[in-house]
Amino acid sequence: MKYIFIVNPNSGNAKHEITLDFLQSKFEPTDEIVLKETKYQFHAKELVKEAILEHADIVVACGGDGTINEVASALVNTKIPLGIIPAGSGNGLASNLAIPKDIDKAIEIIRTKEIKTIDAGRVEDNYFFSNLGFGIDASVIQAYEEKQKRTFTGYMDASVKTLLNYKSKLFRIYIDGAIIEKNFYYLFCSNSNIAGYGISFTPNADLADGELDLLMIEDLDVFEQFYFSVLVLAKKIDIMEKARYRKVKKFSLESLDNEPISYQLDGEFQTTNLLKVKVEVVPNALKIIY
Ligand SMILES: Nc1ncnc2c1ncn2[C@@H]1O[C@H](COP(=O)(O)OP(=O)(O)OP(=O)(O)O)[C@@H](O)[C@H]1O
Repeated sequence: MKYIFIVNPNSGNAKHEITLDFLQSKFEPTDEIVLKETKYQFHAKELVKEAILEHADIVVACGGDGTINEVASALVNTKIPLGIIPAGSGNGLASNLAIPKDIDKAIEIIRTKEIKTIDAGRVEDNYFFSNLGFGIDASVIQAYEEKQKRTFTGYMDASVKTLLNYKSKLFRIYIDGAIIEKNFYYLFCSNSNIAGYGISFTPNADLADGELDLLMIEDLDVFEQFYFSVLVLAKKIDIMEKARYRKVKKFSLESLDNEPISYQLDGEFQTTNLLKVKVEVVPNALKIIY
């Protein structure tokens, strides 16, 4: 078997040390192991294209959700399965798949577990495997990316600072033949049931149900924001009156503030020059070992 490992040496504050010698010691002498390190954002996508040309049997992403997103996106619609060694800070997708951060255990899963198929979400031309967030969720990730250290404390700090200053945005959502026009505080679309750091906004999401889970939360005052935070921790957001939670195959989102739409995609902040974006599920998009 030819395993090609794509490693982000800077993920998760670079505490991991994955070397070729280490990886070779974990596989059979007959296995061919190749290690490719990412050097910049989106480099992982180029490395996967090389891996496909080099006839990889399995491509393994070693990094956080951003690296996993890049590797997985380049494997969509190929027959090559993705393996994951979670080495990030949030590790949302790996948590949903029950792939532990312990490198030995993650490698054991790659060596012994089955190849399964999961859905992906797509916003315009970009895939997501874990989640996609607009409104305050995108702003929190933008503030988090500006921090030197990507840690849970950094994430909470970015969340609180963003919460205190955030003004909700006017959106129009086209969904299942209906139009919803509201000031939305939070719009979160998830394929996976864990967002990162063990936090779940969509506990009913299923990676392979052919649908995405959409959480829409209207404008909240300070007390409601506090209540929202408590319900997130209790995994009970669906009981909040201003929250709408539904499973969808596709929807479009239009900004009515005349501000181009920005979002977070698997934990990475992205800007666009678009006032309207289309989101849809891509069923059975990715082969993955877990
Ligand atoms: N050598 C590198 N130097 C700087 N950035 C890199 C490098 N390689 C990859 N990147 C980019 O760093 C970003 C973050 O990577 P990644 O998601 O793996 O780690 P993380 O942010 O620590 O983890 P998580 O997403 O789970 O919080 C990605 O956009 C990725 O493309």
